[in-house]
Amino acid sequence: MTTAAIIVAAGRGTRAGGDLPKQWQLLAGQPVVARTLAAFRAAPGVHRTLLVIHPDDRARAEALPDVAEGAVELVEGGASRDASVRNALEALAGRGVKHVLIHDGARPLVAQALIARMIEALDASPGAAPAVPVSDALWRGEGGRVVGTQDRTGLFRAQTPQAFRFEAILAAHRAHPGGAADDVEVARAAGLEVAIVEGCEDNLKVTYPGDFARAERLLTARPAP
Ligand SMILES: Nc1ccn([C@@H]2O[C@H](COP(=O)(O)OP(=O)(O)OP(=O)(O)O)[C@@H](O)[C@H]2O)c(=O)n1
Ligand SMILES: C[C@](O)(CO)[C@H](O)COP(=O)(O)O
Repeated sequence: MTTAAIIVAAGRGTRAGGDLPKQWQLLAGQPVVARTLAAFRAAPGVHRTLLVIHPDDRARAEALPDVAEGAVELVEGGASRDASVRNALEALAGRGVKHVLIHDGARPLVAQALIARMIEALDASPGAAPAVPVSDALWRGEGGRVVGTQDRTGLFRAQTPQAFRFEAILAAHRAHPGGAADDVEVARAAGLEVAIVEGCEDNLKVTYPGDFARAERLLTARPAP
């Protein structure tokens, strides 16, 4: 059973700031996306890895050892995350891929246990996605004031890798008009069942400037391999 990993890293990281898009900034001495790639390259259940890049980042991507050695295939992304995912799915079409994990390049702390859980979840469901529960009260705000509250019952904070049977998510993306926040939204629009899998608080998405230091603290707190 061929399982592919799609690592989406074609964004511009505007919320994170910095001289480079966030996925190319260093985290404890390595580019964020290099750490993300390493996690999937080390996962025994992942047989093929694609890295989705912005055309402006091609030279950086080609300098990554896994790419230079031909172990990771590059695909050019699109103007939105879902367009980037669609480009990668189309690049894999017709190549015998049965399962696919779709992961943010900006989530470098993904654990091996989570990757394994996502692969296993596809035995029982055409789609599966990791999430963590909402543990804070939720408000609606306008002009710096609370204007309402939101019941958090049944709400989850979505993470990646989001896992799917390949043909099902390819068809779902082909049928979707675009603009989805994640691949679960695309899958559900096509009527696909998506199982919720326990995520991990450490599986943060580097989004804002402070996330680099937070990720570095988590990284250095990890037990040595
Ligand atoms: N056109 C896009 C937009 C986003 N992504 C990727 O999707 C992941 C999640 O997106 P996000 O965190 O929003 O990244 P950016 O779009 O780069 O961030 P920002 O919105 O701050 O610009 C990131 O790894 C990003 O590189 C992508 O591959 N193609
Ligand atoms: C895909 C995702 O990481 C799931 O939480 C999230 O939707 C990405 O959102 P962003 O605004 O593109 O960072």
